[in-house]
Amino acid sequence: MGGFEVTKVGVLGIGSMGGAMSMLMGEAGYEVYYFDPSDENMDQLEKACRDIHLDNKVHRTSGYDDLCSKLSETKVFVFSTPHGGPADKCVESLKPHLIAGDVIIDCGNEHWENTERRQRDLGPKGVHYVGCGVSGGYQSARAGPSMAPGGSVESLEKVMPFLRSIAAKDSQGRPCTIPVGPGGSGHYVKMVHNGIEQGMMSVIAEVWLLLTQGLGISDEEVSNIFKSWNDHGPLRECFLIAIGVDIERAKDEDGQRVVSQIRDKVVQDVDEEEGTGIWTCEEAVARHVPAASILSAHLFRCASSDLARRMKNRKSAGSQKVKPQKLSVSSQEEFVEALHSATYFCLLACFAQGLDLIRQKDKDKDWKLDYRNILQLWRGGCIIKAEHITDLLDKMYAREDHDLDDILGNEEVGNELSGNYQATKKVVLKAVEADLFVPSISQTLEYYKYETSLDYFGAHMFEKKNDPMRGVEKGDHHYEWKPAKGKSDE
Ligand SMILES: NC(=O)C1=CN([C@@H]2O[C@H](COP(=O)(O)OP(=O)(O)OC[C@H]3O[C@@H](n4cnc5c(N)ncnc54)[C@H](OP(=O)(O)O)[C@@H]3O)[C@@H](O)[C@H]2O)C=CC1
Ligand SMILES: O=C(CO)[C@H](O)[C@H](O)COP(=O)(O)O
Repeated sequence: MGGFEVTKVGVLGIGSMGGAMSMLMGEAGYEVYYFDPSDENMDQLEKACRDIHLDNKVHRTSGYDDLCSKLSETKVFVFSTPHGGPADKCVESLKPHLIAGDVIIDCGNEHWENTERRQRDLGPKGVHYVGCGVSGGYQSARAGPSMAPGGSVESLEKVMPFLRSIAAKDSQGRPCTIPVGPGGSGHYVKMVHNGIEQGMMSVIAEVWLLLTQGLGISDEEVSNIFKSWNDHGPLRECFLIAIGVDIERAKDEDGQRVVSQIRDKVVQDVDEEEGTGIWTCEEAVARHVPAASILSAHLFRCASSDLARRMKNRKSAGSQKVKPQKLSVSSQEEFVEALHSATYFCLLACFAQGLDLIRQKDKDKDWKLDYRNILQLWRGGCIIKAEHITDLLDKMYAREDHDLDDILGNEEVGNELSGNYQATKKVVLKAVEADLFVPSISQTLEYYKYETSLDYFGAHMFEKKNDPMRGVEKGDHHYEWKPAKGKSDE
């Protein structure tokens, strides 16, 4: 798209992400004009910019009209608002000011169908609406996040130079942003990123419990274990393991460990602030993708939200209530190594499930996504960064005859999972014996078992074992196990 250069950006929503991205864009040389209904947020950003002498680049405005009056003739907006209603409100408020050629880059975690609805609304007016999933929390928003933009070819051509200038860079300096594909594909891929993230987080939290409560290892020592996993081996350069090190070490001003003071309670799914985990699960079910680790992690999070209810249920369980025990293992060192293998097994399975889901949607929508490009999004600045796993998957996709529709059907992944299966099984057996929680680890084990099993039972119509092997199609055979009978048959 020759001749289009971004110089000024209007930011709507300057909470933790939008505020940090405004500063990032100011530092990258853009003139930034922001608006947020919260005066407190505006005061905070104004002060933060003043403190680091960015106030000549990042400017407060008094509302939509004022903000639009400050932008270039072709206006570029970045949204960083909650999904749904707030982003709709932004679109409606901007509408009187929008002209053909203007660009909106929605950096919230929006539902891809809302993105496509807005594209259908604004596209005919020549306004570009790019659904751009952003990852990495406010730390990456400040330093350079992973950015997954989706929209028309023309819209993406317009925004890519701008996005490349602010996105995270991978270890080789390549930007962690690529034009994902048409419609809501950018937001869809980001949604699945968050689904994979939920699976990974649950697995790591379960492993943490086995190390601390199960083996009685101190938080300090667990931080050293996580550090060694992150430094080399199959969990090398894995962001969630790396922050596990920091979390285990963090102490408050009284010298108390922060992690030991935190309740096991996560509410953002249940109060619907966070939509991406729910939508990933809904999509997995709707597209018939057995994303067992991700779904199980999500259900665990839902249960965690209501601690009061769990306490009440515990009371009603009477004297036989479940009580987690210490793990009974012959060698602590060997068991920690089994946990290392099991963590890898489960994290790799989370990626396989997420990529299978994206692929299924890609086929249904005919998005024609490039999967090596998608991996590039996840190489830096995002929560699911896991260098060894991304390298492995990239090698798989690079092989010409790889199976695009079934990640487990590729030997690169198949060999890694089968090689770590026994260790994962050992972890699950020991954890079950000790009544310790392993919902995602155990579901990953089951997922691998049934996804590589040959002994499925066909309901209603079935195939016989000596029929020719075929895809997801009904079998030709029926057996009348129990004939249907009405009153008059008796
Ligand atoms: N936090 C994170 O780690 C990540 C968040 N995201 C996504 O980024 C988006 C922003 O997240 P985050 O910064 O954490 O959320 P915050 O709640 O901190 O910030 C959102 C801001 O948008 C403002 N807002 C609401 N409606 C409007 C409007 N009509 N016009 C302008 N501003 C408006 C809110 O104001 P008010 O408070 O007054 O309503 C609030 O200040 C969300 O979609 C989130 O899912 C993506 C990646 C990571
Ligand atoms: O979008 C994100 C990352 O890209 C955030 O990590 C996600 O919103 C946070 O999830 P959680 O609900 O676990 O706090």
